[in-house]
Amino acid sequence: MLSAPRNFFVGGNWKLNGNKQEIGKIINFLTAGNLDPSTEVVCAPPTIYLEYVRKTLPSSVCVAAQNCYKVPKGAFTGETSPAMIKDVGVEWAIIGHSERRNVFGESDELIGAKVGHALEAGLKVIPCIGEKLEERESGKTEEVVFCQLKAIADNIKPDQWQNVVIAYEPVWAIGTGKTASPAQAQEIHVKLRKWLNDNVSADVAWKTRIIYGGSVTADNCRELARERDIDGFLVGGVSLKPDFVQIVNARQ
Ligand SMILES: O=C[C@H](O)COP(=O)(O)O
Repeated sequence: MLSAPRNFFVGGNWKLNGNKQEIGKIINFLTAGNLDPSTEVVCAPPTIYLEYVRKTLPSSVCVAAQNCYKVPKGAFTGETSPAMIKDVGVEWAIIGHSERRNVFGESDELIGAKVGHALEAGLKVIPCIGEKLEERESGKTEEVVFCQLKAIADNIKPDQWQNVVIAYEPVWAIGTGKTASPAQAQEIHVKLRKWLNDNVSADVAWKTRIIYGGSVTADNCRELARERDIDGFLVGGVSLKPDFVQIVNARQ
């Protein structure tokens, strides 16, 4: 069987953490660490540090915003646009993280609009999807993640899929220490890929990277990375620690 043309991808989502001193330590371990050159690595600092991190990190490590708005400019106090993110040399944005959905009340519709606008503005995007514990326990996982994925896919033009990495992050696994088992994660990744095949195209399903997030650690990353449809990780807590390097190198 042909192996899929999907480079391993590891994102570090720093969330609302860090200051210049702590960021200096992260940059040190990323710079000193022997990062697998075949893994695409993207770090997502808080917005205020985007330009600082971009200027300080080696150019082999990409930088992502953790969020961006759906229009280029205007009376939207507190927001940051894709054009501004690009203007400071940053190429990626995470969009629709479960904390944006569940803490800040972002809807599927808003997340879809943000994805569409960010891609039009020339950013690459990491849209996030994932079910809550009660949704999983009531057998609604597929219904929830397909609905979230449809709202995103509806805003992506055929030639823009190359700039999209889908992050599947079950909400019950985020920051809880309860990682999905490799079989649980693989099962949903296969279903998401089939959804892309049936609703977008076989080519997009084959080429689009689907990464897993939720309590990924240096101890569990290798087993997860062995699954055929897990193309990398979106890492929260451990992305602030030197162990992140081991996750980047999970396929070695
Ligand atoms: O964006 C990252 C995810 O929310 C996972 O966070 P975590 O690795 O701390 O569970």
